[in-house]
Amino acid sequence: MPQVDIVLVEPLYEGNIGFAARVMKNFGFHNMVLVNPPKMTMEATARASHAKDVLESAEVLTLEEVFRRSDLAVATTGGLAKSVSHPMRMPYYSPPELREMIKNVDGRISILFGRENWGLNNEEIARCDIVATIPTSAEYPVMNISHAIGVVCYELAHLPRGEYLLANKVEMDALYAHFARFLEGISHPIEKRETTLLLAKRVLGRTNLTVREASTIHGVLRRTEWHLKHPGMAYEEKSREHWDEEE
Ligand SMILES: C[S@@+](CC[C@H](N)C(=O)[O-])C[C@H]1O[C@@H](n2cnc3c(N)ncnc32)[C@H](O)[C@@H]1O
Repeated sequence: MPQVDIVLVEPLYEGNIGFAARVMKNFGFHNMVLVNPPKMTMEATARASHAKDVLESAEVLTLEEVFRRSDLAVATTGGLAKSVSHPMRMPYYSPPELREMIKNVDGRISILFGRENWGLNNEEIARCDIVATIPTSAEYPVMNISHAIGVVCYELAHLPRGEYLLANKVEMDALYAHFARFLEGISHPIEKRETTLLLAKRVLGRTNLTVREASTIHGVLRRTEWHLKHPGMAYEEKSREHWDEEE
């Protein structure tokens, strides 16, 4: 079963943090991560009620630390209408679709919830592998953060034991860096490179690559690069490096 971390990014109100802890525990989730939280007093504890333990064991991390240790990062947003026209054009998944996507994987999945006043910014969303949104009424789509956490936790409760170990963020970043070098190597038009790279990240990010699959893609890129440099020659096994060991 993957480890699911509920990450509150710069929450403003301690009451919401307390309610979030409570609803997490209602559905069996205990790993709360807080990025730059406000000072907490008795209010958060009162709102957490019998989930004080979730609150007390919450980790305080930077967003960088969250990304670095995650195997998969999921951004949540209620601002679907606003973001759909953004050039990133990331597809959005509902909580049941998210469950389908992650139900067979193992590793650490961080689900990010944004600030009460303006959510997650575009850069934070772009760094995530998957974007999830809860389909709500168009009349008033944005939910209270703790309610949104409740819906996501309800949907992801009792995930089965994951079979596949995901490539982690460090491994995926190495793959994206390799893809960037590859684009350079094939003289991909410089003005299109950033968008192509972003597109590759979006596609590879949401496919939940396993360690072995990421390694195989490295191997294919490496072979192609080698053949471009040495046309007509057989691939030299000794040029293989760490990344395609498992190919
Ligand atoms: C009060 S909302 C932020 C509102 C902000 N004005 C915006 O447009 O993003 C706080 C957080 O709750 C979560 N949230 C609210 N409504 C949601 C929805 N319909 N689907 C998924 N997450 C939602 C998101 O993580 C959001 O960043």
